[in-house]
Amino acid sequence: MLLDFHLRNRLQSGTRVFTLDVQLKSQAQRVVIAGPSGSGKSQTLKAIAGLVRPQSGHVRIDGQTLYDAASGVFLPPQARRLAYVFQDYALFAHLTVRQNIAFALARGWLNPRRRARHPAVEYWIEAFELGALAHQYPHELSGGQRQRTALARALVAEPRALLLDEPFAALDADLRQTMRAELDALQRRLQVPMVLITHDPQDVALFGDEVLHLHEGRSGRAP
Ligand SMILES: Nc1ncnc2c1ncn2[C@@H]1O[C@H](COP(=O)(O)OP(=O)(O)OP(=O)(O)O)[C@@H](O)[C@H]1O
Repeated sequence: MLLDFHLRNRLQSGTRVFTLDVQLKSQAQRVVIAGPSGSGKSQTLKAIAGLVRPQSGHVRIDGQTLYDAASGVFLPPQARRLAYVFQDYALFAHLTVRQNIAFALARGWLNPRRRARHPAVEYWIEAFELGALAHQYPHELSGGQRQRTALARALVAEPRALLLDEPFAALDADLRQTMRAELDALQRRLQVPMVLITHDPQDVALFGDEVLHLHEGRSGRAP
């Protein structure tokens, strides 16, 4: 993946102003955005995804312009073909595992039907060993199972890249090791490019083919 972005944004709440000014041009398959709490990691990932619109700059992936302030281009998130996996996984509480995964393929306003079967959904249920849990609801799942469901939902729509917001933060230490190894193996098998944000040095070591370090909204490369 050729990821090329420069994002400038100014966020104000009351008298406090946060200025984001980050840039990267990388061909790495696995990009890590690292930095302490409040350094601008989520704002950067959301701007790549199109969930926030920066004041200026650009986002290009593999030569396609997703955002360019100068020429007024701003593709909405659904047109970017990027899958965003939220820190808390953002599963729908009233939908089963199967329906949550199928939701990524849903068109229009209706939720996927409980009994509906779609080959791509069944493929990912199988791949993540969620078959026995497919009829369960998110509150009936463990943290790791919830994460697998969120990853399956992200992958079913065949995104060009996965955007992962602190994917292991909600897991306890043991599970974190397991899921880290799972994601590592999955990424190698599928060769799906990913951008992962973290403040955990172990994530940086494992996934950081390219590391963008953020500090108070500014970026710098790994030394
Ligand atoms: N809507 C907003 N209005 C004003 N300031 C905001 C807004 N959203 C975020 N900020 C500020 O922007 C800064 C960067 O936030 P961001 O969520 O990107 O940090 P982060 O590096 O992802 O932190 P964490 O690791 O804690 O999730 C923070 O100081 C935050 O308070």
